[in-house]
Amino acid sequence: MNKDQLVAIRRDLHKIPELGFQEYKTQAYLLEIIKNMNRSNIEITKWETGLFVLVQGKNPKKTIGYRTDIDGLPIKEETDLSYQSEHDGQMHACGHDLHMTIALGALDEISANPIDDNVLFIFQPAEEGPGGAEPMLASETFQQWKVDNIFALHIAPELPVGTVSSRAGILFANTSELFLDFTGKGGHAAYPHLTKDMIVTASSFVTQLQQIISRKVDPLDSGVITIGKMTAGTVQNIIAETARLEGTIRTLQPETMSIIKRELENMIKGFEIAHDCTIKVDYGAMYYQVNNHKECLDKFVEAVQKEGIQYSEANAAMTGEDFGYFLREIPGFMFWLGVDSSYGLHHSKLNPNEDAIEIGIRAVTTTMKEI
Ligand SMILES: CC(=O)N[C@@H](CCC[C@H](N)C(=O)O)C(=O)O
Repeated sequence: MNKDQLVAIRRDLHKIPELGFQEYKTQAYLLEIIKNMNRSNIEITKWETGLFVLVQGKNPKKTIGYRTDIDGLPIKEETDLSYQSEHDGQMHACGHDLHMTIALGALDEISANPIDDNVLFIFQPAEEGPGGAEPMLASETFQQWKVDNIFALHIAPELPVGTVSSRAGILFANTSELFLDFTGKGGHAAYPHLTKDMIVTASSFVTQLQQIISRKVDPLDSGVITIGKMTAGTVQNIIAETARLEGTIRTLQPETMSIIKRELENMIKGFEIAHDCTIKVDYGAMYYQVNNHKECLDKFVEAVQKEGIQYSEANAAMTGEDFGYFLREIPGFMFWLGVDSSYGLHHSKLNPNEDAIEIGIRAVTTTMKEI
């Protein structure tokens, strides 16, 4: 595939972002591109809204896995690009359109010029939630291939094109979603003393939550609690009977996640008494940390540097990635790919530089040969 074809694919995919486990158009589009490659050494298996694509090696001693995520986010796009999202309120704001294009480019290259080993391309749904990696990994289809090593990439808006970055050990955090439902007694805005105001209760809960991080987590360790959405109330003169908070918890150590949840549950008990209300907690989807295998990463660094791609050591980040589940079972790694965008991940104006597609394909295919 040449650069123009790859850019066209990326733009087609950018137009059709779909949320986790609803990636029907995306799956159909990927299938069409892969079938049009017309290669006899490719075996395609559908899995939910994702795909497994095995490329038979010339003289296989092992199987290398390469994973891309395929879902979009519930964000209204605010770029002025000619190929904007056609799905209102949904956007590829985390680069999965680039990730898929790079995987397709690498698949085209590796199936045209097979390496000795088998390569399993994994097109995984629902990375942003509720998580496709864990069930995909557990599926009989995946287990039959006995993948020996596995890797994946993620775009990095803050890094220049032509560069990649990673680190041995923990790269991404443990995550847990957080949903809190508050219920008390609503009523007339003029009679607060006769009600239990859930807007005041939930607001106070949000500010006190941060004290779990500042007072209960060891300052030499790290944790994040972010509330990204708060919903409450009906009109300006009714005291709200319910409120809902939606957020996420991030930690570098799995044990710290347990500490935060224990403290959160204690806080809930205290709030229920103090504010005469009930608070239901739901942890939604949880992702295991991305823990990079040093030997695999060393081979990657050597391979990309030989290609003239600049490598730098990354810091651990509080982003989450369900690719961590693959790495818990199979030695491998994840790396950042520089795409030089002035707007970051999960931003409605994210605009990665498409020149990074070719760098990504080279980094991926050269690693497949060396790992
Ligand atoms: C790379 C990236 O941005 N990943 C997401 C993963 C989300 C996990 C889950 N839905 C949560 O919010 O906890 C991230 O937000 O880091």
